[in-house]
Amino acid sequence: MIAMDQIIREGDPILRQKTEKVELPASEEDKETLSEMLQFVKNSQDDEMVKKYQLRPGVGLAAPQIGISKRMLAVHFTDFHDKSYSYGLFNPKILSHSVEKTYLQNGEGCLSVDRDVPGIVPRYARITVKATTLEGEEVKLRLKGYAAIVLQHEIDHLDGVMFYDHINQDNPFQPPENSTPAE
Ligand SMILES: Cc1nc(NNC(=O)[C@H](CC2CCCC2)CN(O)CO)c(F)c(N2CCN3CCOC[C@@H]3C2)n1
Ligand code: NI
Repeated sequence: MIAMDQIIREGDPILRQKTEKVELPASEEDKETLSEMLQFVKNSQDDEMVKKYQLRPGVGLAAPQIGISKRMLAVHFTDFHDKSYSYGLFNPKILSHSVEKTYLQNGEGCLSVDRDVPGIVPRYARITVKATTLEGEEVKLRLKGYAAIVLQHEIDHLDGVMFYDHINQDNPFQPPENSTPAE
């Protein structure tokens, strides 16, 4: 079971590395790892588990955050329109994105960042992601709003990008051009 002491914190160079693609079909080892990542995210949303293992709540986790420099991520969340997403994804790739941007009004946090970094994190409002799921099926996900934000945060980790890299240093709370908040 993945616990907080296994989460790599900022400062570790692995968080700034570009990850390697996963050989498909995925090995049993990579499938086991991705399954544990998904279970960690689910556990982090369960009050009992949070209390028992002092977990920080999360809606996603990327492999570099547990010290594995591979292109795989797990997400588990319900968006503002009550649409639920629960995926382990291998080799996710953003095929296209909108010009319009969106953002979480309260900014973003990261399980690998043990400090508050205030500010708006501009994200594409709509993205199309191609990936292979934990179950081995190729999917094309058309995401918008909150779901688009979560996937962009996780895919950034696979390219060594942290959420605060996107914050406008001159005016962190200035909404980006051509953007609307994710409601
Ligand atoms: C938005 C949010 N971010 C939480 N934390 N940060 C994370 O998930 C980081 C990834 C998210 C940061 C912004 C976009 C992606 C983890 N990251 O570093 C992985 O790369 C939350 F915990 C959270 N929710 C709301 C839903 N709630 C349902 C019930 O259970 C608790 C849960 C809490 N929403
Ligand atoms: Ni993160």
